[in-house]
Amino acid sequence: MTTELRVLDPTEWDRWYEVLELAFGGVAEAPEERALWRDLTEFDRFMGAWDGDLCVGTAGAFSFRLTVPGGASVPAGGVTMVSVAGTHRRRGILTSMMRRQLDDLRAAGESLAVLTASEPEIYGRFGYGLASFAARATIDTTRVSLSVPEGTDEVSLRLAGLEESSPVCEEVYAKLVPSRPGMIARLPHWEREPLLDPPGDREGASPKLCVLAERAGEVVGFAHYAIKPKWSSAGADGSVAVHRLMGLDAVAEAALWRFLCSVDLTREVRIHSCPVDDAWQHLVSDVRRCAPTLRDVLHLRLVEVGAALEARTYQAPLDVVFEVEDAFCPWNEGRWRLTGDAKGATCVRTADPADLELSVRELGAAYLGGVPLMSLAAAGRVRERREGALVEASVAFGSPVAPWLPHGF
Ligand SMILES: CC(=O)SCCNC(=O)CCNC(=O)[C@H](O)C(C)(C)COP(=O)(O)OP(=O)(O)OC[C@H]1O[C@@H](n2cnc3c(N)ncnc32)[C@H](O)[C@@H]1OP(=O)(O)O
Repeated sequence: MTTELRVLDPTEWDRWYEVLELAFGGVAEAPEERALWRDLTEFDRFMGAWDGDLCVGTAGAFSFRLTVPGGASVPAGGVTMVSVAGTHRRRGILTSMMRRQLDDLRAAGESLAVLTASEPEIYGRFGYGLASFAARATIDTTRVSLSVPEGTDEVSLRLAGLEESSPVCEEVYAKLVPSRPGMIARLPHWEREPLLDPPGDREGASPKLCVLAERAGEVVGFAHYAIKPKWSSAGADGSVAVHRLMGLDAVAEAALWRFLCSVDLTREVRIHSCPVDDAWQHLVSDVRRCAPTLRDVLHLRLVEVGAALEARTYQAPLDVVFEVEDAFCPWNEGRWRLTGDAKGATCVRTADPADLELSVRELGAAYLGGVPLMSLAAAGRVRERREGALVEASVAFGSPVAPWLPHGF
């Protein structure tokens, strides 16, 4: 069998998308969701694998700009809609699409590739490292109280229609994108993503609702949430599902959390995804009772090691030589000297001896500052060859704000 990889033609999209849907279990998406994915498709960056007339593989890349430590917005290929037909699996079609895609990203001058994985195990072999996490939690509001900062009463809250409030919510979102590594600036049509029905347990729940936080007439935050009423013999037993909560300052966020934790006839607040350093953990009286758990979010690959390491800044001055292994993209292999600080960095080829040995996957994991190189070294995935280099690099790669992305793609 030979398969041919080619750029997706708009006339082929429906057939192509059906292959993807089937690979994910064959459940048809809501029409508005399907329409959004079609509008988001950048045809010249999406490909199909064809066995004769039969589409047997799908993959694409969005032209994202990703916030990196230091606040720069760096071009990054957003790898998406990857699938291989069940009849053609484990014959190397995914590998051939990853090959083509990374070569294309390199040719386009994108030094980073990112993805959210259906299964984290798939992408390490192609050099992706797990770079950011999200927290989930359930606040038992019958047992846990909230202590909010001074000034919270000065924030007023207003319920608003989801669509009607979308522009102001998008303004808040856009203001927050540069402040957290791992966030992605909106491309056209992405503003429709928050309007989609939330994934997960929707049965019996209200439609998605929006509450705006305002100060002096300005919108300073919003929450998208749904209420799921429930009654037991003991009375009201409902829950609030928080799909997104974003505030421009601590007080705006606290006002939104206080509102959600006091919705009548509910006894818990389910947080679907928030940064691992999210402030609610310090507002609640008993974080253990909220049972926070972690989930992987962004998997990141350095397409061009030198350019990628120069695109971010570093928490502390560093001068370190990395010996990089990269079997899938061998142009990255070898020794690189990275010097930098909070203002900028240079990363060039060197013949000097290595201070740290690692693969491109570990560099990807550490890149956004959410995974310490020391933690990877503790797992044997980074090897120190100059004493002190590991601490130096681990501190410098850190970020004061945990990386996070509120949505998959
Ligand atoms: C960014 C995104 O879009 S994530 C979405 C990914 N897509 C899905 O999960 C949909 C369902 N799954 C699929 O469509 C397919 O099984 C794919 C795309 C995951 C794999 O496609 P294939 O063409 O079978 O992969 P391919 O044959 O190139 O496999 C390459 C290697 O990865 C391994 N591999 C492939 N899929 C998986 C997996 N799900 N888990 C672990 N290892 C895997 C293979 O065993 C093979 O290993 P080897 O090189 O040691 O032999």
